[in-house]
Amino acid sequence: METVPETDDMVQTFCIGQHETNRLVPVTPQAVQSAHRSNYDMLTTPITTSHFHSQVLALLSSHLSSSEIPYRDAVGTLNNSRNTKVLTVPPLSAVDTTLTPNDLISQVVGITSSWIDLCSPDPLIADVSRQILMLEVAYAAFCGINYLIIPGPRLHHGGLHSEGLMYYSRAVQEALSVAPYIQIHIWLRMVDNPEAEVTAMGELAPFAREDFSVSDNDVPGKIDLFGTWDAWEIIRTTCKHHSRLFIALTLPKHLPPIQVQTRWFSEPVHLLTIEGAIFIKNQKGYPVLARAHQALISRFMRLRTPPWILLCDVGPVPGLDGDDEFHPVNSPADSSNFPTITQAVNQGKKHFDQTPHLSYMRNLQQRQPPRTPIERFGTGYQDYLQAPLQPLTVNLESVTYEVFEKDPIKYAWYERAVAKALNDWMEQKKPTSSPDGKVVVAVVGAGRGPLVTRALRASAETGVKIEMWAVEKNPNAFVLLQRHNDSIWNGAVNLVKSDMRSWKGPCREINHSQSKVPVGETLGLDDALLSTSLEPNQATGEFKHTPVDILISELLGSFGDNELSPECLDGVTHLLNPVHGISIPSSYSAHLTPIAAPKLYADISTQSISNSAAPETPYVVMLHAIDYLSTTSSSTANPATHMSSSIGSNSNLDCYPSTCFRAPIPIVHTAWSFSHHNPNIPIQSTTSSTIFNEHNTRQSRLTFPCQNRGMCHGLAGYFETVLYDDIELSTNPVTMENKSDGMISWFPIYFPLKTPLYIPDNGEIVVTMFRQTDNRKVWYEWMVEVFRLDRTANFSGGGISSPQRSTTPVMSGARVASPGAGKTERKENNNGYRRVRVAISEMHSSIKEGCLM
Ligand SMILES: C[S@@+](CC[C@H](N)C(=O)[O-])C[C@H]1O[C@@H](n2cnc3c(N)ncnc32)[C@H](O)[C@@H]1O
Repeated sequence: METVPETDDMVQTFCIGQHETNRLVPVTPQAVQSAHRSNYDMLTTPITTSHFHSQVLALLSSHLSSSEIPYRDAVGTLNNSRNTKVLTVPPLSAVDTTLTPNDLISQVVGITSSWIDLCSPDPLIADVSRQILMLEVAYAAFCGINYLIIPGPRLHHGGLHSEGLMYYSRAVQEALSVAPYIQIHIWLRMVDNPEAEVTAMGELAPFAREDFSVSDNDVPGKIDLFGTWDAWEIIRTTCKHHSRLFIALTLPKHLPPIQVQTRWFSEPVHLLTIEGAIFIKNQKGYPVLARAHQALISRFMRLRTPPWILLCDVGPVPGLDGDDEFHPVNSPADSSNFPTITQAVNQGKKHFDQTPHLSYMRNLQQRQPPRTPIERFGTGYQDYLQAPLQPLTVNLESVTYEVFEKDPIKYAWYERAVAKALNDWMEQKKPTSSPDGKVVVAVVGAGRGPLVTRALRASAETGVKIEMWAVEKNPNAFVLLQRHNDSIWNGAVNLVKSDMRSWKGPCREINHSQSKVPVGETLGLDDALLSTSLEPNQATGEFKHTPVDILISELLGSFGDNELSPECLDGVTHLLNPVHGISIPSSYSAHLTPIAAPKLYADISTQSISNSAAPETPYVVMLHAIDYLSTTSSSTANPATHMSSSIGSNSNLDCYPSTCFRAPIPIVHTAWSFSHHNPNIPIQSTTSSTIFNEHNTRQSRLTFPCQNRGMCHGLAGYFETVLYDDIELSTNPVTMENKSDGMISWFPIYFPLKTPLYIPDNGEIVVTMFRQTDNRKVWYEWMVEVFRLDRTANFSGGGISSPQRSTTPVMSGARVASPGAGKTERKENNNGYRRVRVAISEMHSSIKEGCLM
């Protein structure tokens, strides 16, 4: 059971800027004001002028013409002191830039020159480019620019691919240190398409000397869906997940497969750039976006930090570029009723929308679906790491219970479960444990009593009379139970202040058969006190403890058993009616799937500077900016199911056609389960304080196929529980919608990896997970192995075209446990694929897990 605060709904305003590839007029404060009047929030500006560009080109040309042709020295290197003549780019002068510090500079986004080539395989070009970048970054920082966009790396140079990426990454790292307050955005395409890397006039790339760009492999590059993501991964790794490093992502005209889109959702995309050319025309001739683009934008806008939008080359800002007249549009919200072109022409210039793309985006903003209750509930908590609760050892505060009690599903489902169990009890004519025929019901761990209220309600609904007991060890919550018994329950509840593991069960007087009232507990006496003060044959009469017919508990954590429900219920199960007793819940299971969670990784890395245990701690977290690494090929029917892993289902989205988003379904495997009652509980010693808990250890080994390459930062954990019969609760993204849609009590649990592991295309992740105990406490251990699946050369079997053949754990081939990190191990599968181990994590251990005492 975890907790989050409730927050009010918020209207998400899009922050929209305007960008021109060849901006001719300087971005002055007046220009920014014009942009504001037109309803733009910001403008981009180049840092340097075309004059500077020409100067560099002239300098470079003359340098190259006076340089020797590079030649290899005796040891075969091309880049050494004998064949490299340094070219130093001179500092900027007034004619090289139009940028000046001013009051409105905070609303200006600087763009560094796109004609440089930081990735050039020619070290001279890469170095000149680096110098230019540093000059621009330093000057932008001096002027007070807060946000910079650096055009992404050029990945293709003839037959060479990604060769200079390290130069690029190193330059970005340097830029981050040159400008200590600037947020840097790397401008990336969603996929790597070599044909999109066109070379414009004046670019430095063609200056690369042939000697450096020759490759043995001159095969033209192909579209690589994860190519730009790969480049980003290298850049941010080089920059050590720097907190000021973000992505500006270009929306392409044709969106890539959903797996590529979801990957970008998990990354720090702080700017979405939309070119005028990707707009289509509606029937009235106005620019609009295709539904797929609308859905993608809507999805991005629901992230904790929604990206800003940059409209690129959609026409000038009115009032700029010599067009001094500003003609406001009636209202952006009215823009769905765009006039036809003829109407617009007839209405004259005064009513002509000078910024139709912007009007459309403002209109799209108004049409965003309202936040669901779950989204509102979790606002501000997306990707926020919380320590799991330990209600056994720590007494919860009232406000924590209050948050639990807001769940619209959990308590209703418990009520249904109790009602069904009561009905079955009566229909099956089972004998009760109470002499007066009432079904004896106990809520153990009653908190402030919501399950007691629900059980009483279930009894009233079904007409099945119950004898109600409530056990709680939190002395503060117990005060409220007493108060509720007086004010709400009419004294109908027998209250016991005790750890359930030492409760002896309902206590009744046996000497006075006419007495129908169970004794003592309504006074709220401590059970330990009761059991000593109400011994048989005392003056008050003879007493005995009798069984419970229905035992209700809610001791579940985000991973099911992590709040020690098994251990607590073990201590009370012996009280259950041995023949007919019912435990609600009757069972629960823990579930896992590997995820990419770069934001969580960065947060935990920061925390680990002051807390070495940070990367070995499981966290409760509303997973949001994550990507499932192992998915089935089909997509969900519900557009929001991907999000629902973290924020619950989002059926509201169905009403908004523009938000159709079919996310891949994650493969989530069951790690283990617990059932109550459990016949294997050992009898605990009465003379020793040691608790025998071996029967509650678990271990499991789960295999997850991964079609696309990615980075595994950790494991997302969920639970499912069967309350009674077919009434179930689930946080598992695959089943939650069917089992308990709208439940908000639990966020997923996250088991981090200290060092993220790279997953190759056609890879497999194998997770080994333990639930351990030393009879005083319980903890988890987890490790991750990564395999590459290679098709075996001599495989002649037919029918298997992809290694994504199975979602069940693959146990074939006797893999040897942990031969050591980095050591490659090959095992043949019987289906034509060889598993090659490519990476292995260390064994992580949640050393601070729950104490049993
Ligand atoms: C997650 S809260 C649930 C409270 C309430 N039943 C509800 O659903 O809102 C778990 C409750 O169980 C209590 N609890 C945990 N372990 C217990 C134990 N061993 N004996 C008695 N109460 C326990 C905690 O103090 C807490 O009030």
